[in-house]
Amino acid sequence: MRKTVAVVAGAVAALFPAVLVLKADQSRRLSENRSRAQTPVVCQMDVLDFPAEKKKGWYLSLMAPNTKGPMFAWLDPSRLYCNSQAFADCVEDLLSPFQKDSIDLVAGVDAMGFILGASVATTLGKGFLAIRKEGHLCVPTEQQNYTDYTGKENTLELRKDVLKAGLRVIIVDQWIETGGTMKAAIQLVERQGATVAGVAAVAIENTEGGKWIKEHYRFSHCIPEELQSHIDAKDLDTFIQKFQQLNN
Ligand SMILES: O=P(O)(O)OC[C@H]1O[C@H](OP(=O)(O)OP(=O)(O)O)[C@H](O)[C@@H]1O
Ligand SMILES: Nc1ncnc2[nH]cnc12
Repeated sequence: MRKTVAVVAGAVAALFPAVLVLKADQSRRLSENRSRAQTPVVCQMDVLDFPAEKKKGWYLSLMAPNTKGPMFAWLDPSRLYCNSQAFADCVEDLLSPFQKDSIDLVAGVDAMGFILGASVATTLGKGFLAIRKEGHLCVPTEQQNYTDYTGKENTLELRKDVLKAGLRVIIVDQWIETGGTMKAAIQLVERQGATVAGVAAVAIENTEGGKWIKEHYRFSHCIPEELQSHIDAKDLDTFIQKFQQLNN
């Protein structure tokens, strides 16, 4: 017994420096990743500023890239909503493909889709319908389960006392990644007999679900063609760099 303990203790002692080296290596890599992800965080343009010459999608450089490491490819559009000109131009771009279309109502997806959707609705002079995550609507609802980019199962809910056959609805969300969330929203609207006249988001990634949405519905987004591949590749560094170049 004593011999076994001695052998185990010896092995642990022998491994200890290796464990320390591994730990040090891990935290070095983590901090390298952090600083790599943080490199483009410095947005050259002031949040309330706008360039004299506004190129297509100029406002996208106001989006904040994530600071949580390369495992979290994420662009946060909420910073662009702080700039009134950026917000207005973003909404205008989202509405431009639908200018000749007849639209009765704008629906927005909980939570960030509310901000963009409500603004789209007001600009269009139409009402706004909230599609909520489960558990918030205290009225009879239809429900739809879905899986989003995190792989988590969620449920969206839509009240039953607004939509009916013949109503034409645009659904707005902040971002479409796997398309799981938007597809659930579409299912809810269609289940109540209304027509999805279009789908709008700051970005629609060319994932399987994103492509499916583009193939089956009228859509709009804000990403200029030459930058779509950077969105699809989740290449935050080059995306931000390219936009900063566009604004110079
Ligand atoms: O296409 P998908 O893979 O389904 O992902 C897209 C969804 O993810 C984001 O929202 P999130 O669920 O993080 O919620 P939030 O709006 O409350 O931030 C985004 O605004 C969409 O709603
Ligand atoms: N804002 C966002 N940026 C990148 N990926 C996303 N997936 C869902 N929302 C996103």
